[in-house]
Amino acid sequence: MPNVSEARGILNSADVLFTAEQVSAAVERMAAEITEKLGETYPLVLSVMGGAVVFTGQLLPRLAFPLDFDYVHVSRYGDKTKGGELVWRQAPKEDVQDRVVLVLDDILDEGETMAAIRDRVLNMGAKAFYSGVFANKLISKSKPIAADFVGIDVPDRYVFGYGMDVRGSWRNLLSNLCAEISRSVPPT
Ligand SMILES: O=P(O)(O)OC[C@H]1O[C@H](OP(=O)(O)OP(=O)(O)O)[C@H](O)[C@@H]1O
Ligand SMILES: Nc1nc2[nH]cnc2c(=O)[nH]1
Repeated sequence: MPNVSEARGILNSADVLFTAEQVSAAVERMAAEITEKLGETYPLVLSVMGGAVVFTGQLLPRLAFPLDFDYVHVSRYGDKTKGGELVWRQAPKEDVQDRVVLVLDDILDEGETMAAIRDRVLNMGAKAFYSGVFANKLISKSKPIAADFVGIDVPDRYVFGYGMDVRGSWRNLLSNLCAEISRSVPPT
């Protein structure tokens, strides 16, 4: 059951990793890099629900070239802080075929989610696959995929805000963007 005081407590004990200005500058830079690389390709942009909703909403208006937009929905964390089995809630649609596809997500952590999306999109006949993530988590384990476009690198701690939840909450956090849970909160 959602609990207001618990959610406020998590936020109050969190560290702020990046300010709104830093986040905005990172998204601006990504938009320029994506425009440079994909501006003439009329890509199909797929946003990964639900975490990528804020990032996508701020990045898309900065891409001043023709594109198509759709979404996929994949989940493997739920409201936990450790990843589990990947569940497809909305798979890519047939129209990925022969398209340059750019997949946008909030965070690349272990990379399992983005790698699964890449495999599925390419198996369905996409001409090319690119990935853009707002945050790339610096972990010691090797990842099955590296993102083509990255906003910020984050340390190996559970981050939230800017579309990313903590215990299901604070996806809507925009003022102190990308805060991080206190070390005293154990992983679940
Ligand atoms: O690189 P990985 O270790 O696979 O983790 C990254 C994924 O984890 C989060 O999704 P989550 O499963 O929490 O779904 P949600 O966006 O619905 O919260 C996030 O939005 C990414 O899609
Ligand atoms: N909210 C959130 N979701 C994630 N999914 C994978 N890693 C993370 C993380 O650090 N924070």
